[in-house]
Parts: sequence; structure tokens; C-alpha cells
Amino acid sequence: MSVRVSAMSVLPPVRRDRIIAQLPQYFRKDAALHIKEDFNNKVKTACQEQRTGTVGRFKISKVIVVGDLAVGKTCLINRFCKDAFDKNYKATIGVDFEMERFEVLGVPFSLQLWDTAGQERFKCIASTYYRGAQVVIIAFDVNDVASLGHVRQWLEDALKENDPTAVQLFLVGTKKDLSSPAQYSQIEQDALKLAQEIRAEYWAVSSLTGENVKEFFFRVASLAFETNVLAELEKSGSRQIGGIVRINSTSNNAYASSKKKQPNCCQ
Ligand SMILES: Nc1nc2c(ncn2[C@@H]2O[C@H](COP(=O)(O)OP(=O)(O)OP(=O)(O)O)[C@@H](O)[C@H]2O)c(=O)[nH]1
Ligand SMILES: [Mg+2]
Repeated sequence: MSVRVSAMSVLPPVRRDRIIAQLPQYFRKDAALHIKEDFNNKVKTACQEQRTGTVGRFKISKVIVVGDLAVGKTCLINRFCKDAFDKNYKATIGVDFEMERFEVLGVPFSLQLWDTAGQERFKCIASTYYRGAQVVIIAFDVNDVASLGHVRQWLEDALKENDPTAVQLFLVGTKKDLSSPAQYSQIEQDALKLAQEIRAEYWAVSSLTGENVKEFFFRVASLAFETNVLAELEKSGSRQIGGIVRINSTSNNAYASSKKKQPNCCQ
């Protein structure tokens, strides 16, 4: 805990282009974690009254990005964190991570973005870092049907190390710039269907052009933040009335009400 506090205190202030004042909207209404237009009212009030508990002080949310080799995981993170794009492929060996600091509804909030290796030979190193993820991003290449076909396996591997009911899941199609509108809409149908089945929020992005990259990460940060604050509120509420209230950290998840257990859970 002390390490986290000191790490936060030496970090530079939040960048002006990381300030989130409105809830960023979903990419596709039919595959969204929720479709509300604004942040939860309880969350907004708690932020105004600075009652967000550990969120805003030393809470850091872990995000893991998984998916086949060369689908563009590293490029996605680099486009967002460094506004850079490298057309040469350099395989990630094991894992890398980046810290991104946001300010959501006036409250500081950090994401730790873990970029993992897709190559089979590095997977066993990478998978040891999956544990403790609040958000799982599964990337596939919209020009490569096989990479979409492997999404369920990636999900299964990521959920082995995590509580499936507590994880927020995103399915991201990459390299949108390389596909024609006709090709794209064909794979999008399959991707939307899969997203609904695994209860993930679907996005399509291009790290080359930057299309939807910032919007996507803002959405991830906002939904992770909202869930964290709600969990804090339920925790403090349950303390006040003797700890009987059940904490449901996925209560703002549209998919959560339908079925509790992930179909691919292998625990
Ligand atoms: N045209 C285009 N190329 C991309 C895009 N994103 C990534 N690439 C290219 O795809 C290749 C692989 O990208 P990476 O980001 O290294 O892939 P990765 O998923 O991190 O691969 P591993 O680390 O091996 O798992 C590189 O040559 C990138 O330049 C994109 O949005 N558009
Ligand atoms: Mg990589």
C-alpha cells in the first residue's frame, strides 16, 4: 500500500486531455456494457461530495489487453498513451505496462494498462500477469477471421486468473483502416454476436489513423471508474448498517442482470 501511495505522489498532474466530465458513449448500442447517457446519479453525487473512498487516492485499476499475435495490441496502447504508431512489427516479449492517469468527474483515477504477448512461446510468461484485472480487453484484427475465432480461448485464459463476475470485458476489432466498408460490416456481424454471447462491449478502432482510440479508452476508464465508486459506496453503506448489504460491483453492467456466470468460465 505504501508503495502505491508514494508512486501516486510523484506522478505528474493529470493531462488536460485526460479529463472526463461526461460519460463517453458506447460504440454499438447492441453490444454495450450499459447504454445510459450519463454517469450513475449516486456516483455523480459522491464525486461532488468527495465521498469516493479509495477511488481518487490510491486505487489503481488493472487493465489487461490480450489477443492473437500481431493483431495490434501494442499499437493500440501506444496510440493512446504516446500518440505514436510504428508500422514495423516488434513482438511483445512477456508483458509491458503503461500507467494512464485520468480525472473523472473531478476525481483522479488511474489505469494500469498491461500489454501482453500474443505469441504462443511468450504466453506462459504473459499469463502470470493476468491476475487482478478489473478490465479485460480482447483484441482481434477485423481483417483476420481466425483472430476473432480465438477470442473465446483468450477469454478463458484471462478468466482463469480472475473473478469472472467482477471483470468488465471489451472486445476490440483493430486495423479498421485496412478493411473496406463491405468487408468490415461482414466481420462486424460476427463480432457483435460474439460480444453479446460473452457479454463484452464491442469497439472497432484503427491505431494507424487513431479512429476511436481515445473514445475507446475514455469509455474503459469511465466504466471502470463508475464500477469502482459504486463498489466503494456499497462498501461504506454496508458498514453503516452492519455489513449486511451485498456488494454487487457489476450492478451497472447491462449484461450482469441476465446471467451471472460467464459461459466460458473455467474455474
Ligand atoms: N494498418 C494498420 N496496421 C496496424 C494497426 N495496428 C497495428 N498494426 C500493425 O500490425 C503489426 C502488429 O502490431 P502490434 O501492435 O505489434 O501487435 P501485437 O498484438 O502487440 O503483437 P504481439 O506483441 O506479438 O502479441 C505491426 O506491424 C503494426 O504496425 C492499425 O490500426 N492499422
Ligand atoms: Mg505487442
